[in-house]
Amino acid sequence: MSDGFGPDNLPYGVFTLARGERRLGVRLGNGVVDLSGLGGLLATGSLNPLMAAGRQEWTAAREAVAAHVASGPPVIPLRDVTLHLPFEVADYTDFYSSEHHALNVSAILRPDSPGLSPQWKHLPIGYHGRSATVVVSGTPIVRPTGQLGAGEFGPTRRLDIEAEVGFVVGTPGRRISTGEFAEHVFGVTLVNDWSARDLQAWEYRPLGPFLAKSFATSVSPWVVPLDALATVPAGRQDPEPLGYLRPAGPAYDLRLTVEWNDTLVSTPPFASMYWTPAQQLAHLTSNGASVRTGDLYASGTVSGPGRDQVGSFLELTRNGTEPVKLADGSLRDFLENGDLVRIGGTARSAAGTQISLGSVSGTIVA
Ligand SMILES: O=C(O)/C=C/C(=O)CC(=O)CC(=O)O
Ligand SMILES: [Ca+2]
Ligand SMILES: [Mg+2]
Repeated sequence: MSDGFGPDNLPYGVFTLARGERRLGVRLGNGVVDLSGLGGLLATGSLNPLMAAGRQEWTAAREAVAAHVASGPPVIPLRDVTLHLPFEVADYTDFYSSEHHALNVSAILRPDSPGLSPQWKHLPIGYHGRSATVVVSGTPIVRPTGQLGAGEFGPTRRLDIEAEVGFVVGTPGRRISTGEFAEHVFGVTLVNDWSARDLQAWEYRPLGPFLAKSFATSVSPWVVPLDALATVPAGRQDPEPLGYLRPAGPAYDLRLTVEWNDTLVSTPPFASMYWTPAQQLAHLTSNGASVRTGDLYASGTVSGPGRDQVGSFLELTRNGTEPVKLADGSLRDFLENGDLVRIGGTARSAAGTQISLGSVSGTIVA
């Protein structure tokens, strides 16, 4: 786990020592470097004031942090700290931007009319989620209850994950063009959008996900600054999107991993997403709606073309009809109580090295 947390990365997090106050830190190897002694926006115990300050301040802070790290500061072992939500979440939006995922889900759930919905390649589809239930990695996930169908209320029997990449808004804005993406987005965090498929199937047509996804969304304790990441060209889009969605902006070659009780079950490739994060932000604000500091928008489930590249267990097990065998020999369709899911990720850094995005994990409890 210490791999990929060198000076090319320096993701921000918020930590406490036993009974201490919250402090801002960066991950270095298997530990945390305390930034509170650097003063200014780094001494507030929260990432939000720095995120609100804008790109010039982000660059200056990253330079100051890099110089501090190079000076050989104390590194507090991870086992001695408690990690908290790395930023105060304002609004939370979730997109649906993997074509592979959309096609898989459609074929599995709607075999009579498989395919993309008519608007899918014209706009990045999304829905507004519940920011109050965004929790930090390691928080136990209580199995949600709800309506499973007509006249039936109880604990979900189809508890699932969605492996996603989250983008954290720093500078507020509205009508943000794709070219302004890097002026507004501070960084990237891993997201697990836990989903109760039975609640979802019953509640979501025609208005979309509601209680099936609002009970919990987990994020990594680390926000990797956009500046740390190498970009790659975005993929081709056909039909050409409307002007406000052009140019597509940068894409990122992030490679995710999904572990189910320590068995690696999937490796979703973020580079295969259809809509870019710049297009998602442009669309989100295209009606005049504002975004503010701490807004989190997630990419949507990341699924690649391969069966071993899917970002949900709905896809991995074909809606439970083809269970997967874990390393201990047990078979799984959906999540059982006591199951642990960990989503990890790696990226190419702007310096050309491989860096880690950390991980987001959660254990299911009754
Ligand atoms: O197509 C459907 O019926 C359902 C799709 C999802 O549940 C996916 C979703 O919430 C958005 C995403 O993460 O891609
Ligand atoms: Ca989702
Ligand atoms: Mg969720």
